[in-house]
Amino acid sequence: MSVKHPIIAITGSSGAGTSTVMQSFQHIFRREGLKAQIVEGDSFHRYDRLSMRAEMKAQEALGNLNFSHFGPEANLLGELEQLFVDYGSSGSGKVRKYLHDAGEAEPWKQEPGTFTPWQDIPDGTDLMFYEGLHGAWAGEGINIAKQVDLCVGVVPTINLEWIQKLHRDQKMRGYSQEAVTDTILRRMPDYVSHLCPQFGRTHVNFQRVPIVDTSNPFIARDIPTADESMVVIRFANPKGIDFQYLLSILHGSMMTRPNTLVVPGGKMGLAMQMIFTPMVLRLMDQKRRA
Ligand SMILES: Nc1ncnc2c1ncn2[C@@H]1O[C@H](COP(=O)(O)OP(=O)(O)OP(=O)(O)O)[C@@H](O)[C@H]1O
Ligand SMILES: O=C(CO)[C@H](O)[C@H](O)COP(=O)(O)O
Repeated sequence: MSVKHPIIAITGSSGAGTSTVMQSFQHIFRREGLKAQIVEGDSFHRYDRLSMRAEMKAQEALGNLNFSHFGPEANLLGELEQLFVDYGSSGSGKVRKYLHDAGEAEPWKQEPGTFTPWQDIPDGTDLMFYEGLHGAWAGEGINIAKQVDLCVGVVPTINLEWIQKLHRDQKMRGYSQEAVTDTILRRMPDYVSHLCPQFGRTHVNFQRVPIVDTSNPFIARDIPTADESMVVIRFANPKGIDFQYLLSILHGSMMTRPNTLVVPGGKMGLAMQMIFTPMVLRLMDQKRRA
């Protein structure tokens, strides 16, 4: 946690929609004239694509069939914690990108599945914004969650999450349905041990719930649309949240628990902006006064 150099983290599984949620935050940053340093969680994978495949094979030979990007062994989580500590104390640190596909790799003249070189964070950023798998991770003497000033979980119900991943990985990243299914299965133990616990450490969770039948996510032709879903928004600490105002402005919304607001899927972006703009402005106000 740092008043001078605040950190916001969006954490969620692969395909949950963290990149999509990041766009809502980028609207807030643009509108408020804030310079945010983006940190992509995938850039803290330990291995590039080919080395990861080799490591998975090596682990399989040792009897571990579940070595995955969700677990701490496949990521540089100590280094990620250190980046958060460094940024929190001085506004500096080093970042890089993981190039998922040909489109992302082309400007760097690199192969997909590789990392760009580490680069210094430029001076003068207002805040750091992390988006990835481990924004609220803690364990093995590392506590990433503790370094974050505003931590948001993005967690669709699991069938919807799988549909989103199956569609994105096949349409945009060129994987077969079988390859994505294998990845989902291999990652399951790490999902339970390393992703689920994070959502008990976040400040706010967004859970998109489909209101159409997603019983068999492996045959779903389309991702349920905004109109075919509701979003459950749960605040760890509801003190200071103006629910009356949110209910009046977000048509069709309701409270289901004292700390839980439910909004129609189409209002998710608006809800994010209504909820997070005052929180971001508060962080900036505290920064200015520090
Ligand atoms: N609210 C939403 N409504 C409809 N589709 C969505 C929504 N959120 C995400 N999606 C779709 O789900 C897919 C995965 O979303 P996204 O790329 O944001 O996931 P991610 O969590 O960033 O994944 P990764 O970490 O693996 O990159 C995309 O095709 C995206 O368009
Ligand atoms: O989305 C992911 C994690 O968030 C990817 O699965 C991960 O970044 C590795 O991707 P690939 O195996 O396609 O290189």
